[in-house]
Amino acid sequence: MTRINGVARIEHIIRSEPQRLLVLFDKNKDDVCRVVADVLGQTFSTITSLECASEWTDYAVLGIENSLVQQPEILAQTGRIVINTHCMNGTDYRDERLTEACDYEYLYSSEYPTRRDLARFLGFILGQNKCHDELCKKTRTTMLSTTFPDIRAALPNFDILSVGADSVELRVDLLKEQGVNSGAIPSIKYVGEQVMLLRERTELPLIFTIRCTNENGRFPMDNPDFTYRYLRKAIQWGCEYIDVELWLPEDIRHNIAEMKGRSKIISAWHDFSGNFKWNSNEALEIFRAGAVYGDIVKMITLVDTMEQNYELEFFRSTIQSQYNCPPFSGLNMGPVGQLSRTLNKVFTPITHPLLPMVAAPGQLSAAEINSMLRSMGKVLQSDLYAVGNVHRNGQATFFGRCVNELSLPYQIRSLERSNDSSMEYLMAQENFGGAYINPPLPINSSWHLEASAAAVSIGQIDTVIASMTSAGRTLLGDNATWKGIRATLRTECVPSSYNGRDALLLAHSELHAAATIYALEDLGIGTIYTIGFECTRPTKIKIRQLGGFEDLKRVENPFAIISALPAEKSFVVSPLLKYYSCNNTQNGASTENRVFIDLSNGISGAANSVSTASSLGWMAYGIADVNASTMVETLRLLVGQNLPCDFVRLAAGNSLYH
Ligand SMILES: O=C1C[C@@](O)(C(=O)O)C[C@@H](O)[C@@H]1O
Repeated sequence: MTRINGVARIEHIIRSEPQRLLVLFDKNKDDVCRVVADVLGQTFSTITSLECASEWTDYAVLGIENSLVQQPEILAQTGRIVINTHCMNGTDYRDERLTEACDYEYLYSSEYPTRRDLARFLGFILGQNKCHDELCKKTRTTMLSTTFPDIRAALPNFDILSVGADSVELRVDLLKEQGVNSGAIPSIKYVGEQVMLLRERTELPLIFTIRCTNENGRFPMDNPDFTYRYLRKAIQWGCEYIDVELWLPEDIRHNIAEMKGRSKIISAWHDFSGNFKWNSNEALEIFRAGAVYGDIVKMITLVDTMEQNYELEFFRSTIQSQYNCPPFSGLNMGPVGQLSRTLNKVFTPITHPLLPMVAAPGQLSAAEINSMLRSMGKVLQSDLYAVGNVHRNGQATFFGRCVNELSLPYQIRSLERSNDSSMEYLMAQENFGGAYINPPLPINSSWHLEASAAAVSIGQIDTVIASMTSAGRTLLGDNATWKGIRATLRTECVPSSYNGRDALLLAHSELHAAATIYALEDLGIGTIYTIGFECTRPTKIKIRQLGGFEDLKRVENPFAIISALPAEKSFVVSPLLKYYSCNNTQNGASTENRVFIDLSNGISGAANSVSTASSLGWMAYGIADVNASTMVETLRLLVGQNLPCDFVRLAAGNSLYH
């Protein structure tokens, strides 16, 4: 582990060695240490003096009350990643002098931090959630530019606002504190709370943006150190992206790049003069200057002629042919520039009719961009098939809703029954634009369809992706279910909490368990113990079949229990949960940081295994949770659009139980 300017960098997650944290907490808020440890799947202890920190090597998480840290400068000597935590519900104990000596600052709004929010924060700062890598793989990415003076106004509708967004921009310079003179710049304390509120409400990566007065914003330019202080805090708050304007002095941009930790830099440059030329040497120089520290380079100008759009497109193609990276986001502002907003593919800013104002002239919503792409013939109208029980259970209707909401160029068609020949017939149609298949179809030789590694290993295809390439249309059979299961497993735990641990998997057959095995393998689980089936497929992990309940002693404390049994058999799970809960308590271990998933459809009532598990302290999820995450993954694969999981829950309703 190396530290640069106080922010820890862990180059690799060493699977067997947990990352070590020192958590500073407010008076009477030591519980935060337990939640941090739970999310990491590790043990914790609290200490009363920093001097003895080195003696507690067995604990991955150490906690100390922040008032006990007399000499902040020795925090760096503990060899741990230091996170100062503050509860915003009560006395505000924030002390900038102390936080300055910490790597990160984590703010939470309720009595206890939620595991979900902490899992996201820790997963990111520890380098386990690599959202930038994932976004770089997408053909098009968008960012929702929020323009609220107080983000609280947006929160109740956030799922609707962010449909189709891949990231969300917090325009810090547009924030306004209540009761303070209206021209005042928001304080760091206020901005910290706004970041916290936004992060607690959305899974999307946050882009922390400060626009100066010259670039359509409100931040002053006479004291760059002032802006620097906010950017430094954004890194401490674990914002995924920090927008750094190119006018800032070189030493400031250099320092930010040095200390950025896991955050990525968007180098930003705007021109409002109306005289900028995309075909000038200056344009190339600006790109090169931005590329020095930028993980993304953004250049935006105000235009009034169509030719300037053509010049930008020529510039874009030149840049793309000459530089593999960083990705380039180039736009023209103003009504004429809207064409460039549809052609740009990297973090295209989007607005929404419910926002108080657009962040820049000419901004479009995600639906408007999709409509324009369709009318320009950039994306072709095609048929998206929902295959299987999808009509009866409402899933076809759900797909229709999503497509309408985003103005996507698809006609939803459904097919009740499917077999190899009907699928082959569909796929041969000229207008075939992809398919969602429920229940999934087994991969077998009569399918003339290339399949992803995941689909081959799992043996099932639930999604057929159609893409247009220069060589024509290509089709790929894929599996979204395993990704939905993995997302559920990661809801309240960082990925490394599964490393080397045991899981128990119940199913009637290997086929029903295959997607779960693939997901657990991806998370680096140690051994999977199976009940009810034998795993015959080759895997990189250990899989052991248990003979019966007497064999349970062989698995001491499984970190995860997953049941893929049918609903009518899921009653066998409750005694098992009780057995392990009892067993754990006897051994002094807690069930609080263990995960349970029931994949059976339609379970309800008193014998519901999910409520049993949750009442016993497990993090428990049912089929609706897994299906919501799977739908999100399916839509990403099929139509390349990102929908918030909560929007999917809302729009999919009861169909999530099938
Ligand atoms: O840089 C940009 C792009 C933007 O200026 C636009 O033109 O949409 C809007 C800003 O909020 C954002 O930071």
